[in-house]
Amino acid sequence: MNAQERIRELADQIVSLRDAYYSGSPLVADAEYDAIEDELRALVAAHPEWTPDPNPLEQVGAPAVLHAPVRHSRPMLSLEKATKPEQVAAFFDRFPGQPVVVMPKLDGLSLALVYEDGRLARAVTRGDGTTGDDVTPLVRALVDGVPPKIDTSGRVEVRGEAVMLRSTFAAYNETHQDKPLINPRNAAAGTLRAKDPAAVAGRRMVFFAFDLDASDGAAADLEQGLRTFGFTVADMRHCSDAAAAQDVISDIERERNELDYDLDGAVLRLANRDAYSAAGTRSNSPRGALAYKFAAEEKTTVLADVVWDVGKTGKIAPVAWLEPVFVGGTTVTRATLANQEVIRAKGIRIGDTVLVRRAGDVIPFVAGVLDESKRTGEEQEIVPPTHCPSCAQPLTEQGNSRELFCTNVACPAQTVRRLIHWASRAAADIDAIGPVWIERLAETGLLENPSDFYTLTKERLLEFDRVGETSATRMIESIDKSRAVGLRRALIGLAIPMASEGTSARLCKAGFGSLEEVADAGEERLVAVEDIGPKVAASLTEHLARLRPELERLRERGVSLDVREEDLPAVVASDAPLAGKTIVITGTISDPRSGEKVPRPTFQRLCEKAGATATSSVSATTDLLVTGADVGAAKLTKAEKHDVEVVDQSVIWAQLIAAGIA
Ligand SMILES: NC(=O)c1ccc[n+]([C@@H]2O[C@H](COP(=O)([O-])OP(=O)(O)OC[C@H]3O[C@@H](n4cnc5c(N)ncnc54)[C@H](O)[C@@H]3O)[C@@H](O)[C@H]2O)c1
Ligand SMILES: [Zn+2]
Repeated sequence: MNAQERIRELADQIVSLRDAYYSGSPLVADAEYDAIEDELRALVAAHPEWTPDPNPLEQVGAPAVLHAPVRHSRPMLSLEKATKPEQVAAFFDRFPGQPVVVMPKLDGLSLALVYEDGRLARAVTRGDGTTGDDVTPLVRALVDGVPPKIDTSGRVEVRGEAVMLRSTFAAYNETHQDKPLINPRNAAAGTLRAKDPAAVAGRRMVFFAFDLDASDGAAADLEQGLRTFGFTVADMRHCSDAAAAQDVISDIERERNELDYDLDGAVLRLANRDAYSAAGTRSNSPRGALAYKFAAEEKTTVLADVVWDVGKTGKIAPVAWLEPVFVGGTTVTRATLANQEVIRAKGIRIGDTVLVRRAGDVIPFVAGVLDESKRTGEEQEIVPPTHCPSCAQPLTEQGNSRELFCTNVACPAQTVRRLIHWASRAAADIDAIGPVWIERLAETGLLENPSDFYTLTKERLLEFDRVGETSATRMIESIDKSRAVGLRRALIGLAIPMASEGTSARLCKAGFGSLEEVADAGEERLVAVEDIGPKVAASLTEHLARLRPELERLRERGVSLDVREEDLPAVVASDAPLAGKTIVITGTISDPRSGEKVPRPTFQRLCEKAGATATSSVSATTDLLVTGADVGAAKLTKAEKHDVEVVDQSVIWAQLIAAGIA
């Protein structure tokens, strides 16, 4: 195919992919769509004479099927994309001396809110950029953060992104397992396309403002202007040069998984509204803004097979074996498929091209099938097993999701999983004996319960092929070290259903001195512990009773099941510098002595050692807002509103250093 034909083909593909995407059922992942645009852009640059007409690269959105078309007062555009620091630097060079804000690029649906004499007159989608859809009733019913009235006269237009929070999305899918939503962006788009608010009740969204058009009286600074009208503003941070902007971009990328909304990049934008307007526009993007794209968290790949894996609690979970795909920063070959009900609801088959999502450290999972037209007819149903793949005992089903369990306590796969779990970092941390060795030792009958690790001897290990003096010694030393495991990590290591790592930590903080004390406590005393519910209490009581003989063996073999010093509630002297203070930390933190950046969780721990309780957002109960560099004005304004004292990190560092904490 020659370049001219390829250009035509790509342009057609883009048009049909956009149609599908903007009507709420994308056929490919965003990253794959972006790659097609990139290819077209490169070809057109090389062969400008074959530029397609119309050129989809100069268009916005898609000519949506509109229920109630409304023409925008000024076009709602796309954004110019950047992926390299040089492009950020070039943006600053274009606007010398202009203040710039950097904010998350929220992955939702853009909306224009038109206020007339202070009343919300219309909420309109972007549509094809020129004409959008009037979705006012849906927005009034479902979107938080859209004030029905603002204090102004004349015409004011506020633009921003309506997003479905990740927590809302997860809760919705939890209660709608038969018809799950594929990702928060699609959920938002689909919701605002509904004709009837009742059909999409429960799909709440939140509006974050990032653009303001107001003729008179509003502040020149974008953020201040939006805030005065009472909007929740996208988290904007002021940056004076490209290096500072690059730092904020990195911060946003690093923090993206701690946030309750999806974002796919960061947006740089002139902070001054007049300067932004004066910069003008290109065919489909404003000149006064730039989108910095992050690595994709979703890609499609082929589901090669499904393997049913026996877990440490006997749960039999479907694991997707995938053709390797680079997503969320690593190559993924395995992903979870949740349970048989989820597979059924999503209609996934072996051989399908599936959407895989991997965000942060979360285990990758299969979100669903995007394009069923890719099917060849060779795809196979995923058939759940009726018997345990390890011990062949019939399985039982539990709960609404019909999760499968092997209840055979002697099931070999479960035994191995439990042993591996006991040896894992979060539990006893026997780092010199890896999963492969544990499996071998279990096969030969040397290991069955965690307590069996503590009967292994160097002589016994030396009988194995490929175990020499050095490695045997290392293994025994590693086991020996793990005898100090203590209450919290031993309880994690025993893999009690429903009990999380947090449960273990809370029991220690609540004053339990040993694992036996937890076993003897009874459900009533357990539920009295903060955040421990009746189900967890019942599970702890039942399983620890069953594990009694194992606890005795562990003790006999010199394993400590007593609470460790580090797991006790921090005893903070009343003269600790931050004793009794509730604090919020914001901005970039660096150690003043070395100038090195300090991750926020590390700094937070230091403050906690000094007696502070750290929370994530400023409220009336906050005592101090500790500010690092590049602080978002949002937090500062909130602090002012609640009369919260703002202190620079240098003051806190000085106190931490003086108290010998840092
Ligand atoms: N999967 C597919 O088939 C498919 C098809 C078409 C488009 N897409 C995806 O859609 C996106 C492209 O759409 P686009 O070019 O119209 O949008 P864009 O990526 O250029 O961004 C413009 C949009 O960003 C949003 N935005 C979020 N936060 C913002 C902020 N802080 N400031 C300003 N704007 C902000 C606005 O809604 C605005 O309309 C890409 O992510 C692309 O991958 C996917
Ligand atoms: Zn089994």
